[in-house]
Amino acid sequence: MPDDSTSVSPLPEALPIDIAHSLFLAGVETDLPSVLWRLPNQTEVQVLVATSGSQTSLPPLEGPVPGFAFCPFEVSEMALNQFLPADIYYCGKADAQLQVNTTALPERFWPLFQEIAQKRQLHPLTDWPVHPDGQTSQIAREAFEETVTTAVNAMQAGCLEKVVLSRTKTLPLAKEVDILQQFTQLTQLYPTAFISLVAIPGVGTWLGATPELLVQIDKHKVFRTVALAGTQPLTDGLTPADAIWRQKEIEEQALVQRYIVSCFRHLRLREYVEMGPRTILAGNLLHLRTDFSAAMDEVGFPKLGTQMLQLLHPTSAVGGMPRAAALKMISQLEPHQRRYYSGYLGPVQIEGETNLFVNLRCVELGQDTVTAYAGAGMTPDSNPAKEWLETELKMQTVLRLFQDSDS
Ligand SMILES: C=C(O[C@H]1C=CC=C(C(=O)O)[C@@H]1O)C(=O)O
Repeated sequence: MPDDSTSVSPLPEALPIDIAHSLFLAGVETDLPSVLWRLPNQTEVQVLVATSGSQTSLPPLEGPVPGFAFCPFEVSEMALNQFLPADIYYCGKADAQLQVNTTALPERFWPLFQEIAQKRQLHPLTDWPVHPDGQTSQIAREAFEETVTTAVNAMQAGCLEKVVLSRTKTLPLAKEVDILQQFTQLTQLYPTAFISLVAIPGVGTWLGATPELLVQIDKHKVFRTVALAGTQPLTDGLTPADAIWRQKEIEEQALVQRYIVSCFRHLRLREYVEMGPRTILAGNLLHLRTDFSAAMDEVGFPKLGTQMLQLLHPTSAVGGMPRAAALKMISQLEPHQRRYYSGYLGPVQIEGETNLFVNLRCVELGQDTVTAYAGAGMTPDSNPAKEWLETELKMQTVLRLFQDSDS
């Protein structure tokens, strides 16, 4: 955080996790953009409330402005980039201080926060921001499989190599649903995922558990990204080390890998480290992942994170190859707007690090509905029924929590 703007507020006697939840709840209830997140392989839940509202352009990822980015698959009037400045930030661990970089707060905010925190129990939210256009459209199984066939035919005719087609599924939301409880369950179920709950007035509320890193800049200024693709369910008795991959998935992931290498080449950067691919576990699914890294100062690219973000998004893990043809096919074949699904999100220069993830395995909340989004990489060898099943399995990552509480 910048030194000149940080002040510290007294905290109520409450557990760090309850303080984090209470700040988030007080933010949402006073109509402020608010976000809760948990980084992969960490235990602390972090929270940010943007009292100055959200901005539609991102600052450089290398600093100095701290905040949280929430960006769509494709920027449009109905889905703009969102950057939430870290006006209030708290990292939910013992001895952490509450960082308040603002005096412009609704009068109700601190009393409400104190009241919620002192109750030391979850205070269910009954109202959260929803997208102004309401629920996005759904596609029936038959129609989805037809779009896969159309895409496969185009690829077999040589029009493109890969396209990621997605779909949505909407369920009614049980009246007594407690979104913070769902967030907590995701943190417990998926320790290696990036877990997030983003609520922005006029934009919507999204909950997710994504396995895909897009851009990381760590405290030592090391840039990292990954090529993640290829999916198979983790079946009984199988470990990631035993997984056998078909040619289709190997090629699908190799395309993403080559795409990342082409971005480094575009910048004329040769001194990066590439490791993989290896099999990783994401919930109940296995994927192939190649890790890339580069020490930004050593390779002479102090702004590598910002430069690579511009080149990478949308990667062929969510778009396809060649990119322009794939994006055109997505807009022709998908009946829904992706909004923030397959966009990216995460903290920027928080505690000296930037961690952006692709917004996958996520749901968007309506007032009384929950909509899951998921896609699958199509290649000339895709089988429509299998691709439907793959999107179903991906949706279950988060949707299973809502189905349990609904039944
Ligand atoms: C597009 C999604 O996943 C991507 C990431 C990993 C594996 C993928 C695949 O096997 O198709 C996708 O490229 C999604 O989860 O909606």
